[in-house]
Amino acid sequence: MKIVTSQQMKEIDRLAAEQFFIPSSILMERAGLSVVLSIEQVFKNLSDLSFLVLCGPGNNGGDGFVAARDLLDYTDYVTIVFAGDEKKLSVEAGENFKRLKSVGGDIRVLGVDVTLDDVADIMKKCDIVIDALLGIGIKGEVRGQIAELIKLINLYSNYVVSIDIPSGLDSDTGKILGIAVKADLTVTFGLPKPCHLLYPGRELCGQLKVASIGIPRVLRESKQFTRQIITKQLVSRLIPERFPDSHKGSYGKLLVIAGSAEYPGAAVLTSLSALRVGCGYVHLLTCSPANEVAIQREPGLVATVVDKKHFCEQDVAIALELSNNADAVVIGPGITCNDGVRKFLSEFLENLKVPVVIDADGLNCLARDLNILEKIQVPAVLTPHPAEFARLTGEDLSDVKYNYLLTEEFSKKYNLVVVLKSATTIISTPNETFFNLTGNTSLSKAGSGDILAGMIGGFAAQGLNQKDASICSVYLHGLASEHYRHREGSMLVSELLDLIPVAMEEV
Ligand SMILES: NC(=O)C1=CN([C@@H]2O[C@H](COP(=O)(O)OP(=O)(O)OC[C@H]3O[C@@H](n4cnc5c(N)ncnc54)[C@H](O)[C@@H]3O)[C@@H](O)[C@H]2O)[C@@H](O)CC1
Ligand SMILES: [K+]
Repeated sequence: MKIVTSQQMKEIDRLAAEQFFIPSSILMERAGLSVVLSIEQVFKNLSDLSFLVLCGPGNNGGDGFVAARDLLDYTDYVTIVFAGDEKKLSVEAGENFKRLKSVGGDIRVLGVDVTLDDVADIMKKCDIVIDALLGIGIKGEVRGQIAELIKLINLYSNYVVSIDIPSGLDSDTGKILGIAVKADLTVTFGLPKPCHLLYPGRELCGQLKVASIGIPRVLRESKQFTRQIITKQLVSRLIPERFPDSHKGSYGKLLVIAGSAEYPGAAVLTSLSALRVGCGYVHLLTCSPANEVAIQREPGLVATVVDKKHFCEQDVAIALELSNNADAVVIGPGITCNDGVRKFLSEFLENLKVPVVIDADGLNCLARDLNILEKIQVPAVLTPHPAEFARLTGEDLSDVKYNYLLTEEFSKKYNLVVVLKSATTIISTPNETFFNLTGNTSLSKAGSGDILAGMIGGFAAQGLNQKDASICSVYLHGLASEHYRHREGSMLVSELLDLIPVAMEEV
């Protein structure tokens, strides 16, 4: 499913009218109705419920007028509070203001008919508050009485339904503009917006429903929208097929260059996760004692050891020789980042001839010398967490988190795939961006990134391009964690490895 910014949504609105003869008034009518139908899906019987509909000054408020009118078909207990000026409403919102009045809608204008204290009293007694204060037209920090209303909602409401977006969120970033509504249910229209997927917005939305309001599918699926959510359908189409008449060579050879005396576990996790996603042959190049640990855990691995604590320049020859025999390489987990390692990494990457996944310490080495990226001649995936991406880009940590514009820019600049790992992981290629929503806090544990890197490498070795290998891996990695049956956070990364097959079976 595609994702659109507020600007793109406005463009959809314009094109719906100009190319498809569907004016905004029709979209607004269906938007308001879809909110009521979504509430009905949750609560079944609306006639027993009481509602407070808070309408703001723009078209989000217009949707609220429509919803209130539709609710009056079910119950008399609908109070509408309008925080705006009737004379300043858009044509469509103004028409719906009048329609609502004409069917007996009890519209009380804030500051004229009711005070904030009155609203608080009504809110405490109401079953459901509908938040139609601000939508995708919000500009800057929330101001004036609307900020006060949002405070009341968060203090006193029993159940909140936000129309389109929780008021106060920046729809393009998911950041809170001063204050924002904490919703139980958010009903958005046509397509999700970034704020529904990126934290803190993702959390404030509560349950998310994407309602159809009549925007033609050709428009929603238009190629001009280059961002989308990773779905199970997408992943199941991409996972490599298995053939009865096959052998280990049919499923690719991966070279994993990982581990050091201090971090043997990283090498083991990276290698095993590649086998878990179906890779036919994994060769681990590592430092002692990771080779022994790895073979003990899984005798199917092949391990070559460099006889020192860390990789260094002298190891480039053996690494390149092994890579000549591989379909893909993963490099970085646990290799540390001293001068010798950096020289090894840069010379290796410069001469590499097969696709590569660069993770963890590999990225920290790169951050010290970004020129290396310009010299890589093969398809590459970088898998930074926000702190690593901050080092790579030289930006502040707070500015890189969930910053899909930055992943897109970086991906274009160096012509590679960026996988920015977080609760919502963002994958950018030079032309497209994918948002992943699977996973939970069990993944916040040392070693889980090594597993992801190994999975991407394992899929790449089987012939998936770097984009598809990243999409499958990120989705399945998250899904595997959701299959852990106990309390979130208790999972060991070795258990995550063992849940990869369960996730693969599900898609
Ligand atoms: N295709 C579309 O774009 C559709 C949009 N619809 C609705 O229209 C909404 C967008 O409507 P608008 O563009 O009128 O914008 P909004 O209704 O989101 O808000 C704009 C109004 O809020 C006020 N405002 C802006 N920033 C503020 C701030 N920081 N503090 C306090 N007040 C502020 C402005 O004075 C303006 O009047 C969508 O979110 C959705 O609910 C729907 O009717 C369906 C179709
Ligand atoms: K809203």
